[in-house]
Amino acid sequence: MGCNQVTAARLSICAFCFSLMQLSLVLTFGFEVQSTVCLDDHFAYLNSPGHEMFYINLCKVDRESFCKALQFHSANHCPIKNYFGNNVCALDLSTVKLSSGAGRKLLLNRVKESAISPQMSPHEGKNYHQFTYNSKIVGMAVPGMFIFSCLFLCPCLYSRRKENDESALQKEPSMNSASPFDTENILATPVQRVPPSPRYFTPQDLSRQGSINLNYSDIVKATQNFSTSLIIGEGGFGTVYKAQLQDGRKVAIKRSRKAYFDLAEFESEVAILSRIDHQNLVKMLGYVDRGLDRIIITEYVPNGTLRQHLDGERVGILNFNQRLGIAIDIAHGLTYLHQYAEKQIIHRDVKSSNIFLTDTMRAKVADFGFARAGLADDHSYISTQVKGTIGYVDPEYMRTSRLTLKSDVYSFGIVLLEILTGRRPVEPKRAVEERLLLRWATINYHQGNFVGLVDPQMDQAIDAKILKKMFWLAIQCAAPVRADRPSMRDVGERLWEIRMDSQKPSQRA
Ligand SMILES: Nc1ncnc2c1ncn2[C@@H]1O[C@H](COP(=O)(O)OP(=O)(O)OP(=O)(O)O)[C@@H](O)[C@H]1O
Repeated sequence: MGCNQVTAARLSICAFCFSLMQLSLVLTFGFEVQSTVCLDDHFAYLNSPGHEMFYINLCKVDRESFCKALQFHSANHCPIKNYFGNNVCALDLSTVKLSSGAGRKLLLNRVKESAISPQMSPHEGKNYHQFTYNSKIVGMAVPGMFIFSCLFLCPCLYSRRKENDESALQKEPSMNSASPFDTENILATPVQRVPPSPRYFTPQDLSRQGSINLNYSDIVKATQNFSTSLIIGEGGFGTVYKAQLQDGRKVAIKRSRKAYFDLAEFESEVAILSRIDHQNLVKMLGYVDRGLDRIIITEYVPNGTLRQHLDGERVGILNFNQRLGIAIDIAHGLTYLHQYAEKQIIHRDVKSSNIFLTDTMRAKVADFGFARAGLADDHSYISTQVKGTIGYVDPEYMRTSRLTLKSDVYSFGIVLLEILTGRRPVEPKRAVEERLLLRWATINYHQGNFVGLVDPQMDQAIDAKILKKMFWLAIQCAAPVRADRPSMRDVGERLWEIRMDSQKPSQRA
């Protein structure tokens, strides 16, 4: 436990300590101090003329990171209300960036970690002992006493940060596990399996038909020297080109500059992609790591993303059967990752813009940049940084930093709501009660207004009983507590049943 991670009990002690300090700072220096708690994060803002300081869980951060974290909590249902959100960050849901493209991914803890003030000592990001405001304050006896006593009283100030949160693989406490840490599995995470700096890579262990072995010059040729005319997309980590190989096959080539692509993420994506082979998951065909470039070659999926279709950016509006089929495909892809891949894999970034569609409207889950592998069973979790996209991140994962298979189920629930309503998870321009898709859908569901939730573009009469089942499934998937969420396998089966029901003559529109 450290700056980024505090338990609820400790959080309240931290808040208490902060109140003591607040009192002393106000009395002694005339500091304006505001603090609040959102989920497991304690936010504090200190202001004296010409001096502003921002703290998250007692770690000093810069304004941008502070505001990003506030925005994140605000977008994920934690009411910031009249706290510093409005006056310090000009916080308003309408300012939360949620449009497609780069910038939507949220690396909450990374933000926090990278935001440790440069004026702090190298140890400050790790130990609460470094909790000092500035040199003026240190010499002052009265607040110093308060702070000093807090340092001793507050258990959270003593807790050292976990050596390596990313790799700590633990069992749920409820599993009565004799060995909470499984080092075998830690070592089996994808990063360890990737050969160091390979030039060429073919997933030979899969002996997958059609895997290719390209070198850098083949890629330069196929992309016409990375011609801008072949660009089909820009992601948070690089540019994607459509290319045709000499044998006529069309592929997508994702080129990232090393400076922008985290090595661990690249290796994770490659290692995970190389192990999977399922019709509802985008296939990796090879990769090249050369000079400043990291390049992943995947199958080309020709018909855009689910989000583009829901936004009406593609020809034709998806009908109900197509939407149901897409939901089933996604459920199958995720079930494979969760249950049938060599190691259980959590995707961690399931969202409508990561679902690609084929010409026949079959869905494929893409973008494994944040995926994690190595879970021992359905009940285990990985303690790791919170990563994902605003609006899709499992609130329990956000609160505890514990990633489980059910984190993907939550994101899938949000995607299912998108499929049914056409709306995005957060739409800042709507009336307040409609801004958060999950809340709006849940309220309407409980009022029995299923039909009113359906995407108006669909212009199709759908049996209310079928709609009720689908919305209920989506709401269950996005339950706040992971124990209440079904497994992806159950979700797939229930969607199949719904499809069977919808095809019965009496249910047809
Ligand atoms: N295999 C593919 N087939 C067809 N189009 C693709 C493929 N891969 C990527 N694209 C296109 O390129 C765009 C960018 O993809 P990429 O996975 O790099 O980023 P992203 O998922 O949109 O963003 P981020 O990585 O920030 O989440 C996609 O939205 C899609 O339009």
